[in-house]
Amino acid sequence: MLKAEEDVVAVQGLRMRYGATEVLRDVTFRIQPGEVLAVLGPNGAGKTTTIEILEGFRMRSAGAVEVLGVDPAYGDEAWRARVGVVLQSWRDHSKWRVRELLAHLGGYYAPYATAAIPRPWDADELIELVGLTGQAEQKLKTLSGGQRRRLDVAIGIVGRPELLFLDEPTTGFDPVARHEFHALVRRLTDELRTTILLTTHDLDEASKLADRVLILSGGRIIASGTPAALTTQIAGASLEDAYLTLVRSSEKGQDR
Ligand SMILES: Nc1ncnc2c1ncn2[C@@H]1O[C@H](COP(=O)(O)OP(=O)(O)OP(=O)(O)O)[C@@H](O)[C@H]1O
Repeated sequence: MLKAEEDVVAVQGLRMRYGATEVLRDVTFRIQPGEVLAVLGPNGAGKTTTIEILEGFRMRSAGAVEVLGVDPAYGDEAWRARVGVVLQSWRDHSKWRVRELLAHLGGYYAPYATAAIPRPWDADELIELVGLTGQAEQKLKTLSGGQRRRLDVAIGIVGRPELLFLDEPTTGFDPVARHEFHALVRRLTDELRTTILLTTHDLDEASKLADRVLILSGGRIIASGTPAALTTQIAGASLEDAYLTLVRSSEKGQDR
């Protein structure tokens, strides 16, 4: 059984099949409070599927999963209010304005405020935090791709989540937006102790943000550790070297 009292996320022997195809095989990992875990891996490795199972959006085929002490398949609204989600793409609410939407969505979290965690974020503070002050009155359909992604992040954190899932959060960001986003993630972890699970294809981003990385390939964890430890173990000059070595050798193994 899981001993998840101290873990924000505890996953043991997770398996997932789509029809006859097994896309997650015996995935086991934990995330500690305040930790940033980056899940890396090639296209189709199973990263989004893993996140969707942890978010409670997708039912797993087998294995034990606890998120904030609850099986996400049975998470209620109070549990959901403690979890923030930034999906790969939201394309909705096009006629809403930025401040209006954040104030509206934030309202859903108000009943779940606690003495320690005032919910939701004040809409204007949040807009400033994600760098959208100039766009507060704009309709969503008029935002650029990068501005829209900043809004996606604001939507994900409007309820001041204890655990935040970020699925490829900086896709489409220009270098300045990326830099600012990294500063935002650091604020969330340093000041608010938010625990974060992010997926990314940007290995530089993973090196900068993650306390620990986990590399998935073909639905299995092929490596995990701090970016520095992985780089040293694999004797590369960077996390990118280590990643390429590990993934190429794993893909050769899968071909056999
Ligand atoms: N709803 C679905 N039905 C059937 N197969 C699916 C479904 N969703 C994903 N898959 C398959 O499961 C595997 C894992 O997909 P997943 O989206 O989890 O990968 P990923 O690591 O997030 O990839 P990417 O980096 O491209 O986003 C892929 O082979 C994909 O084709």
